Amino acid sequence: MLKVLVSDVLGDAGIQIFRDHAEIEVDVKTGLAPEELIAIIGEYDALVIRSATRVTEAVLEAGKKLKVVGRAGIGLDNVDIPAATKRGVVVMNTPTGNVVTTAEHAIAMMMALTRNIPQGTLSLKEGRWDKKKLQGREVFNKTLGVVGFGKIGSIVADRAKGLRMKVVIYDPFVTPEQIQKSGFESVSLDELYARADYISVHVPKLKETTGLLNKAAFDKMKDGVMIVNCARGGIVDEDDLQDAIQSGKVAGAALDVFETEPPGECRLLEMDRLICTPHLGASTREAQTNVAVAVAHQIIDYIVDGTVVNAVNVPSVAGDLLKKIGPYMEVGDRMGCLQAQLASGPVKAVIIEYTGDFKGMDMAPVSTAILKGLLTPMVKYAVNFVNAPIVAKEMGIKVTESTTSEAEDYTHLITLRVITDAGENLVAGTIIGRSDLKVVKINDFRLELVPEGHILLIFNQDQPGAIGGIGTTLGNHDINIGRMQVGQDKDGEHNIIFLQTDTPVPAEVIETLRTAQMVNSVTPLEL
Ligand SMILES: NC(=O)C1=CN([C@@H]2O[C@H](COP(=O)(O)OP(=O)(O)OC[C@H]3O[C@@H](n4cnc5c(N)ncnc54)[C@H](O)[C@@H]3O)[C@@H](O)[C@H]2O)C=CC1
Ligand SMILES: O=C(O)CCC(=O)C(=O)O
Repeated sequence: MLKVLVSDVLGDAGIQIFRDHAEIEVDVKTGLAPEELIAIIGEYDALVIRSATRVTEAVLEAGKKLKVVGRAGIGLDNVDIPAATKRGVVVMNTPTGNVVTTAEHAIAMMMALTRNIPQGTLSLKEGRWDKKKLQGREVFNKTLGVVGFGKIGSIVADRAKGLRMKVVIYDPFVTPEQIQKSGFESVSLDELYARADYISVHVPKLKETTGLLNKAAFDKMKDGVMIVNCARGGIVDEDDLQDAIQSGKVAGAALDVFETEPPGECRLLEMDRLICTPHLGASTREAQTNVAVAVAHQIIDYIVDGTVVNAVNVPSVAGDLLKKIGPYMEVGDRMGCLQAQLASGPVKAVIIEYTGDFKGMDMAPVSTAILKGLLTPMVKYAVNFVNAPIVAKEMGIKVTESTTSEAEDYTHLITLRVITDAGENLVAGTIIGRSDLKVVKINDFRLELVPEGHILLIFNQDQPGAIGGIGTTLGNHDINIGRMQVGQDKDGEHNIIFLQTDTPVPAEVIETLRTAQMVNSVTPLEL
């Protein structure tokens, strides 16, 4: 039997799907303390969560049998995704089941805020008739600034259009043409701040979006702006928001989400001009049924059949295809990462060639893995299998793929050319045996490099003593060489040396090597 642990409240329809499956045994244990979860997670093949459970590195480490973490909902900021990927645990969410519900909540919050509905309710319940004090505003003809034009932001924009609001959008990853095609105006963030009467944020919580709405941002906004956050706590800085409400710069804010949940005692909550809900954005019967059913099917598809759907750390491919192309995805990712470190200047084009017996294999996930590997070191935000092609497009990188069955030296060969203003680099890779990753060509040099760990890429003159000198310098600094690969160019005058070291090579040692005789260049690589 495959064991599934549901550690947050999940819609009954989802639990029933697990119960009805002959190969699944499901336990529902909500409200576990972190140490309680760590103590039991070792028994389970799958973990189903919403926003309360924190899936930390320690939880993943204890989850020796764990294959998948499924989020009944969207936000995955409570899951340590890199730690999961490192351990081969698939992380999936249900990206569409609650988006209408959450967008409706954002609109409801905006209306409640602008018409003082919570304050009016409270005043009546406390025996007051605060009619004059609680005069509101119309939203008709006002400008709504939507930050993040993804699934939820785009629905909010659409619903606001129905309220006859003017809507301006800021989303650096969606082209202005796409935004215009949907009937909205694409603006810069500063312009949005300058024009909006209401601002609603719908971005994921990332390093770049944490504190996005802070003092500096409030200073650029219109006096009397109203803020809605139904995305994630901390995207709007709570201390700065409090100051901005206090000063009157911000006329009011509606928060569904908090930096710490529950927020406990905090001065922000005591402010009259702040209305709030306890992370209710996705809490409708419809949405909870949608996400519970979706996550149950997705988990079963994966642990029973190996089919991956809606994963954020591996592409969505059927289990049998994943088995075949998994190693090629891995080598593609490393080749991309290697190219990123070889490239100088912005990448203009990427050419991917699959040569050999790739018949019947859909190589699109491998191309995505290549882009993910290439773009990850180049951009500040997280690139994953879902957004890699979009990020490449946004960066203006032209991606071309081709497949030919005429194998040369290897039965399967992936060749990756990356073109920048400085020229072109070529890296070719393959799989030896079932899953040994090898880079077999870099520009004119043939080699068999295992693309992993700390590597020094050295170009030198092919003369006696050149390699010995490099070894001695590293030895003098107590750096152990794990593996070494030497390639020779066509005319035999230059070498390319790949030194894999047990520890990273400090910058001063690299400088010493760069000035050594017969060494042309030294580039440290991390793969
Ligand atoms: N309150 C609640 O109960 C719920 C909250 N959420 C949250 O809502 C948010 C939006 O979710 P979705 O629309 O499904 O996500 P999505 O991934 O469909 O859209 C996010 C959009 O933000 C954009 N973006 C990323 N970084 C940006 C930046 N720095 N500036 C402007 N735009 C940026 C992306 O390009 C994308 O278009 C997430 O934070 C999610 O966790 C989702 C469901 C329920
Ligand atoms: O599960 C919930 O109630 C919260 C939903 C949410 O925040 C999400 O899906 O990102």
